[in-house]
Amino acid sequence: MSFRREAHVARGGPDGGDGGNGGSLFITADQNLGSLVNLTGHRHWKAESGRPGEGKLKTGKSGQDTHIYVPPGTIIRDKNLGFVLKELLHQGDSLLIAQGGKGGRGNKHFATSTDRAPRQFEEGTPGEVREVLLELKLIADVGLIGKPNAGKSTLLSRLSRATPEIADYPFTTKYPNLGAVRVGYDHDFVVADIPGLIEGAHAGVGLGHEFLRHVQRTRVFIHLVEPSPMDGTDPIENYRQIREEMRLYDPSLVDRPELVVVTKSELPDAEACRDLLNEELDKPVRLISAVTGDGLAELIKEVSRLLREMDQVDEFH
Ligand SMILES: Nc1nc2c(ncn2[C@@H]2O[C@H](COP(=O)(O)OP(=O)(O)OP(=O)(O)O)[C@@H](O)[C@H]2O)c(=O)[nH]1
Ligand SMILES: [Mg+2]
Repeated sequence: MSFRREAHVARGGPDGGDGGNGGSLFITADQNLGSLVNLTGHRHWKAESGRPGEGKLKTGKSGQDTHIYVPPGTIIRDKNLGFVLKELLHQGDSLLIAQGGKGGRGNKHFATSTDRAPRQFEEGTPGEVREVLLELKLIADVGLIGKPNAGKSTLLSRLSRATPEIADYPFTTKYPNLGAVRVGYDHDFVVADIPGLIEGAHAGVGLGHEFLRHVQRTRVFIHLVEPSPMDGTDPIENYRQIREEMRLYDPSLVDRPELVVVTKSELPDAEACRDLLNEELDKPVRLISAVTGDGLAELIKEVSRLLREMDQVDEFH
């Protein structure tokens, strides 16, 4: 995606004051946004021009600055130079992309002892123009991963106030969704619902790259396994496949803490699936239902405990 931006500056008006400065253009992080989707289709931005100078030596009004809002985690690159200008990591982080031009000087500056009312004035300078590329790597405490249709979006909608699209077909989620999960009075964590991953995702199959880059900045994974997939695939095989795709994409991903969860616990095969996975992986596997609420309170507690533990380790280092 590229953004061009121009800000022209008004010139000083005849018999008037100076022209106003042109507005500048900023890109600013807003944590209420979960994706760059709101920018698609809009490629050129222009901040407001300064107004011409007015009579009685009045300086023209400066143009308003324009902010383009993006989610925290957005990387801004200069399109022509190729390097990263800034990563907007936190709420309110901002980068000046293009400075507005300076207003021109009005007639008064050209007055002399012989010419008290000159018609002469100066043009304002044009604003900067810059093309940038935006890339988003979401920052979240927890990433929900799994095959398409595993119930990731349903779980996010149940745990937070996010309202992702949910449907009984694969690839319902095309862009990650974020939601904050409240734990007690003063603590919350952010969960990202990542679009479903399939075999070959590490090589770009099914927009795999597009989806996998979002898991890079999550601290903990909840790996959701559907007990009886509609496509007849084996749940344990599905689990392994997702792990393998992550490993091939970035080997460090499989070392990150992962909670394995069998979803849709009210379905007949769910318990058996949990037991089998338990045995295969030799680690605890949880059973939940985002529909009945079964196991959700325990899951939240466990995630919260894990995150706190990691905070302590981070402080220690
Ligand atoms: N019975 C039951 N159905 C569920 C549960 N959770 C999700 N579903 C159903 O499973 C289907 C898929 O749910 P989604 O939440 O859209 O799945 P997803 O993992 O986000 O799917 P993608 O976005 O396509 O990757 C929907 O029909 C949900 O209603 C559950 O706990 N129990
Ligand atoms: Mg989904």
